[in-house]
Amino acid sequence: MDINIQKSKLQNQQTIQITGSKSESNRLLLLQALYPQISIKNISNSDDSVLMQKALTSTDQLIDIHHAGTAMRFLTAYFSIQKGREVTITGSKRMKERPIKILVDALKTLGADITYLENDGFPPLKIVGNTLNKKEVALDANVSSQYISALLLIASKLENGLELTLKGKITSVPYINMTLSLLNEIDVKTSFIDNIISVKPQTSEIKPCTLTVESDWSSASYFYSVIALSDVGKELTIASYKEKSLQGDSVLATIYKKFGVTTTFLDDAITLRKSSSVETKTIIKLDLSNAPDIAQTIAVTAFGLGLECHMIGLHTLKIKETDRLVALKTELEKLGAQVEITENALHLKASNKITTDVSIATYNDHRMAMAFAPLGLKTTLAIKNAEVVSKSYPQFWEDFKTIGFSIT
Ligand SMILES: O=C(O)C1=C[C@@H](OP(=O)(O)O)[C@@H](O)[C@H](O)C1
Ligand SMILES: C=C(OP(=O)(O)O)C(=O)O
Repeated sequence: MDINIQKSKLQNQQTIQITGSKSESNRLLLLQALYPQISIKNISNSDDSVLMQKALTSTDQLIDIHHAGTAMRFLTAYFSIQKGREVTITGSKRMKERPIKILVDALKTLGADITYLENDGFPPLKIVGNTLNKKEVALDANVSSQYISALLLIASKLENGLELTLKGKITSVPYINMTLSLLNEIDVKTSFIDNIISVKPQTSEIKPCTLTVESDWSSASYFYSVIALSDVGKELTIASYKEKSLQGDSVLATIYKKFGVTTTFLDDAITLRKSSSVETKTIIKLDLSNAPDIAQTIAVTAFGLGLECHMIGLHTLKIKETDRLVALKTELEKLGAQVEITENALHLKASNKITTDVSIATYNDHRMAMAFAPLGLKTTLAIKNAEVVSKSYPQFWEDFKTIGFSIT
């Protein structure tokens, strides 16, 4: 489904309810499969969380996880400890290009039985569940934090717990801290000192508990962008958010001050307000190694405002749903931007023109579709395969219509 966005105007003072965090949901679903005493509220309705839930409850031998990277990594760890069960876990064409060797090597060191069915280092995998009784393992921490979270999520069910040594510069750190915080919330004991993370084995049953997932901050980024591209005085309220978040992408509240957006924390929601205009000579400089999922949104906001933008710490973008650095350069340049990319950085030149009637390709990447949509406040554009948004935010287009976007 391709859609057209006519040049639109934001309806002031709407309230939008956003679905639960995909990252928190996928962690809690796995923990719930290990500890059925856990109840979850405000779970994400994203495709990736639905697929995660299905995979955890299915008795099939073949598990197809489509584009869900987090689910692929977390389930590889989960099935490694399902003694007596044999599964094949596969995914989309892109999933078969997303590396998983670092995690598989670590699990094998701990005693897991995993075989590559096509290319070494990549899904699909055959996993025969086992008791893992080794405790110590070291792994490279600079490629994806999902490998680390996957190991931590099963750690309390290992015979001797886990002692993980992280090698190199640690990427996407808030996601590791989110995993540790959720473990702590269910009373699993952990420590993270220097580059060593330890998790104690859980010897007694955990107490019944209900955990409420905060709404998804990466999804909030598209509304930050909308407000940044709107006139001074425009406001939107989005729920349910809190000031003390487990999600690293809550750094949006700080980052978007650079774009003149202020955030007010209410009881269970946030109000975003365009408080001031931004001088055209402003240069946006960011290291996003702790918040990679908001890079596309920020690049498009900066372009929409005609600002120069320099982002580093983007190395993980190359192995996500698509090579996001290449995709951003290609699509922004269609709109008239000048973009330079390296292996881990993106540099956008200041510009004051946006080409109209451009059709944005989305490369099976939900964030390409959602990041470019706010430009509908500045120009008329089309988004190809707009249904991709369901990977993390199925209600996205409805919500954009509600706030005033003219979408056909
Ligand atoms: O653990 C998680 O929930 C995630 C970790 C991040 O991945 P990397 O650690 O690979 O950057 C992030 O990009 C992804 O969307 C979700
Ligand atoms: C990278 C993402 O997801 P995953 O790695 O789970 O596919 C994302 O949602 O931006």
